Amino acid sequence: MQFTETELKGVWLIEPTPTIDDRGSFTRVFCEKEMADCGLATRFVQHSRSHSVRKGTLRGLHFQEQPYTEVKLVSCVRGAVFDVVVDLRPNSPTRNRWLGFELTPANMKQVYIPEGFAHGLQTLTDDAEVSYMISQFYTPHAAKGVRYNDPVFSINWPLMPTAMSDRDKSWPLLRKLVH
Ligand SMILES: Cc1cn([C@H]2C[C@H](O)[C@@H](COP(=O)(O)OP(=O)(O)O[C@H]3O[C@@H](C)C(=O)[C@@H](O)[C@H]3O)O2)c(=O)[nH]c1=O
Repeated sequence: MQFTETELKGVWLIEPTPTIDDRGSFTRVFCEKEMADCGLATRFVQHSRSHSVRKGTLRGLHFQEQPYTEVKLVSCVRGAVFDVVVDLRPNSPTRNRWLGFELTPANMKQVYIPEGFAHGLQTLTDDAEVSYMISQFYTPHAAKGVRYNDPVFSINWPLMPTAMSDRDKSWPLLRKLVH
């Protein structure tokens, strides 16, 4: 597995490296030791999946408030998605900056998202399925969001959104959240 820290400190791109033979391949997609060696969290208490029917479906931007903040390890197991992380850490030099990653089952890329980030995604195909390893239990009263099209972030979503939850359409802008 190849671990690369991105320009947003604490966000890592993890790229498994398949061993290929004439039967097919074998690929390690999680290793506690390799993660710990990079200083990453290794304890995940929930593994969840979302399935989106339509290309262009947008989910996010989500996070859980303290003391229920989460680390997420995100990958795409069907279709393709554009995965987005936004730095909301108050004292971060990269505060409010975002990064996007194209995730597919073929590239097997995983995004490691530390605490203090919001997360969202847009599907690039119909029938896209995303896997989330999450370090905290789902806590509905702490589950919050910020608006996907907040100009403070200026995220270049690849498509016009074709499906979103009402909740995601109405999350506050960051400046309202801060107050
Ligand atoms: C997130 C979540 C939701 N739920 C329930 C609540 C609700 O009834 C239903 C759908 O929830 P949501 O609309 O919040 O699902 P969704 O919009 O897909 O939420 C997900 O979005 C992406 C961007 C993430 O980062 C994930 O961590 C998660 O927040 O599932 C759980 O039971 N456990 C969970 O961990």
